[in-house]
Amino acid sequence: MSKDSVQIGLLGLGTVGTGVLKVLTQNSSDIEQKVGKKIEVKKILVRDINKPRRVEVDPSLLTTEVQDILEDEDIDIVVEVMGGIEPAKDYVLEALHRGKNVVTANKDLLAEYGKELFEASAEHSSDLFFEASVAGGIPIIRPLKECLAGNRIEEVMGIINGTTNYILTKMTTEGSDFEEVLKQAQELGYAEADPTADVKGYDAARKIAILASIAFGTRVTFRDVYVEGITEISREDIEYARELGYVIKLLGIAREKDGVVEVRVHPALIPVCHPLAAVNDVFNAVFVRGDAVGEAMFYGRGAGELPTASAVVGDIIEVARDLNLGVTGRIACTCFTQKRIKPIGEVETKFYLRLKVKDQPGVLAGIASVFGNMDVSLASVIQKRREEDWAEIVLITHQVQEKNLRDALTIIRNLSTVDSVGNVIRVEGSED
Ligand SMILES: NC(=O)C1=CN([C@@H]2O[C@H](COP(=O)(O)OP(=O)(O)OC[C@H]3O[C@@H](n4cnc5c(N)ncnc54)[C@H](OP(=O)(O)O)[C@@H]3O)[C@@H](O)[C@H]2O)C=CC1
Ligand SMILES: N[C@@H](CC=O)C(=O)O
Ligand code: NA
Repeated sequence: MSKDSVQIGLLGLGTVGTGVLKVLTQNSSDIEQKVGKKIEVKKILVRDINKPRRVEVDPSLLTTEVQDILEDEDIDIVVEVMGGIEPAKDYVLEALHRGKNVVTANKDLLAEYGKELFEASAEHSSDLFFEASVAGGIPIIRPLKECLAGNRIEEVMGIINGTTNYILTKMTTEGSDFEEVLKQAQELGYAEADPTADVKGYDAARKIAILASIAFGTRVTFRDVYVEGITEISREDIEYARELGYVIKLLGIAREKDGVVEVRVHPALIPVCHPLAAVNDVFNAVFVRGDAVGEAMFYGRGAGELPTASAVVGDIIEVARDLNLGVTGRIACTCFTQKRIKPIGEVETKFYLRLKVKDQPGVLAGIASVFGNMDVSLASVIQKRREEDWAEIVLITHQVQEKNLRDALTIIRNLSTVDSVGNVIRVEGSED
């Protein structure tokens, strides 16, 4: 580290990279006071030197050669905000093996290759910080790793993808079209380079895997997470949810009980009185329940240029402070054990489902008996619209085991009196 400044190599100058440059520039004097040294961006890796940028940048800082950063011994911190797995993984590993510290926002990388990255940072006593990788600007990684370290964490759950929350909010409050709102989210810089990751739930799955790994001290990877996205959510579902006193949100849920971890991402009906029902647009919120702290909620913008940059720059400042004191690598990986991941079929929750059935005597009794035989208890049954000799019924179950519900629906789908089964959506956040 040069004696009077901390030098940064920035990989990527897109939405987040631009925000990082802006924050480091606009708050430079405050940051210098907090660190005791200047923080300077020495080199920026881009793919196209001549690409117009949304921030003023000295062209001499730009390079298309990553080795200009990785081989520069004056660069103390590599800030990876390129995204994707390759070549980001190679660049981050090489930076760590060269004894550099890394700040990254890359949840894809962490959720798939976290073990490798943390082993490399431990081998060289380097800092590897990733606050921006989950819930954007919201501090949640450091609170779990540091502030709440004295707790046995029982649950981490919430809205952890800004793009889908923005889409669902606009569909619910304005009746907007899915594709149109997704385009808006992309234009606002919320969505991933491939927005399928957002709308299919993969982004939220990577994030809940990271949170679960830290919270429960066990390695949870993206592949361990049961995932459903929001592409099947219809206007009818949103309307029925509203009539029943719910809103639909995409939730990430991670729980640990008796050494078994439950981890899933899916749309859910949330009671309108629940705090998460009021988390709208690009905002995220994460509930944490620990045996000492009880319930804590973390709220803020989960995506966007400056909110995400806030988290990245916060990590940069933490590394700079560690460098000053010679204590990099002090916060190591916390995956001490390997706990069992509960298969989705064993998970118990409540369900909302919609059936189109023949409007004739005994149909409902027949369906109810199938559910009863499969140990699926019904909390409410509402007959909705009719058309000719068909009726639509909406059911909400009590807490039931997923496997039992799926088995019951297999039988019900084959009943001659049942025309179709609509979306099956879990119900969360309400007492039985
Ligand atoms: N956007 C957000 O709100 C948030 C994003 N993140 C994460 O931050 C990371 C960056 O996201 P974001 O800024 O939105 O993405 P962008 O696509 O806006 O920016 C990525 C930048 O990296 C550059 N890049 C990609 N590959 C290479 C390469 N091989 N060599 C050089 N440059 C490269 C791209 O260059 P080019 O301009 O040529 O395409 C682009 O400028 C991702 O991991 C994302 O998941 C995390 C939290 C929030
Ligand atoms: N695409 C992500 C960006 C932040 O992680 C989201 O929408 O939350
Ligand atoms: Na965060």
